[in-house]
Amino acid sequence: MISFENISKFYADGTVAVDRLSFSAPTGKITMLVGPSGCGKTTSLRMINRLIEPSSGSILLNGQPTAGMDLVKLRRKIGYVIQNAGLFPHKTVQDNIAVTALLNGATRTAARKKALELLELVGLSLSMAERYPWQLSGGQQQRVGVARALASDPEFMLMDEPFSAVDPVVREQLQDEFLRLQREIGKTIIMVTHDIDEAMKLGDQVAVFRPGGRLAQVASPVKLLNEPQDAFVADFIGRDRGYRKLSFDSIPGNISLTKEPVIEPGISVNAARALAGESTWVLVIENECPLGWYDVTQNKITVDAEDINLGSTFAPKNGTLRQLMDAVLSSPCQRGIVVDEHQRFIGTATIEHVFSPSYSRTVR
Ligand SMILES: Nc1ncnc2c1ncn2[C@@H]1O[C@H](COP(=O)(O)OP(=O)(O)OP(=O)(O)O)[C@@H](O)[C@H]1O
Repeated sequence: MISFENISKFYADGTVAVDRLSFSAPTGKITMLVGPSGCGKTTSLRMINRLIEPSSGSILLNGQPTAGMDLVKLRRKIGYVIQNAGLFPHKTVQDNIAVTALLNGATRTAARKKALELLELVGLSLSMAERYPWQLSGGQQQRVGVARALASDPEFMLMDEPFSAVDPVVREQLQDEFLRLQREIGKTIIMVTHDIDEAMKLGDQVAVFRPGGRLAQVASPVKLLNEPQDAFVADFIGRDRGYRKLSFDSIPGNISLTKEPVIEPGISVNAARALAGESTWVLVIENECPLGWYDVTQNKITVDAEDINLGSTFAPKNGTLRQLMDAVLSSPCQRGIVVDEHQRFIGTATIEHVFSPSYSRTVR
């Protein structure tokens, strides 16, 4: 557990960056810090690993004040991930990850071996190991940043806007993978974000800051939505509240999805057109898993992989109505693809499925 006890930070110019902050981040859970720009989120985070020293108050790690701790030992307990990953440009991916273990005294061979394990853990293929950061996408770099922070197997993770520098589709994927990873590793995590949707999606609890470095409310996402402390919190989290609430509504087990005709890459476009019937779009699958939609009006002979529209996100059948809506909206034909736990195609849904009043909504 990470506890803030009456923590303040003042700067010489009179700025009050953080004002008497008290709250705890529970063990094994994700706590999100969110609030308007300049309200002290990053300062609060950086006071935990003492990149910034508090002006007054205490921060405790499992009951132990950080103030008296040896800085090296303190930082060894804490993984730190920042925006843009902060990778060393002249080192390979493997060596970037290995750095942390080397600093902690591992041999070069052991550190490099550990780096490969972590690469897999964060969902990157081993073929990336010898690449340099500039040869990776923004999302891949961010995963390497997470792998590097995990290399010393820290008990605590501090993450400062780790997903904000990538486009919305990649951000969504990174968030989903991050939640999967956290189910495996169960770290005590504090993450700063600007994005209230991200806070509500990832947080077991969300700390809402108000201007002047003060804490407005800390509570679970559902509680924040249902019982905001005051008008500031209600307004801050309340924008598009209905849409946001979909994140807490499960896709109903009795949803009747539409069975789609499906094709595999390589078949003739004529055959694809026949299967598509009235529709312009037909779904392409491979090994039962969806790849994307194919526009059968294309002037082509065969269905080639590079002509498939790959932009759609897929909703897991046990997912949320928000995921279902994102799947619908990201489909070029507004037919949202639903998959099972093995990523196999089950059926499609439309926007009517998302807003059907007949579903009994379950709040998770
Ligand atoms: N070295 C400094 N000297 C004076 N003021 C500072 C210093 N560092 C930060 N501040 C101020 O402290 C306040 C809190 O900054 P902080 O970076 O923690 O906010 P934030 O909530 O993380 O903002 P953002 O969301 O924009 O990143 C801001 O008003 C900032 O200008």
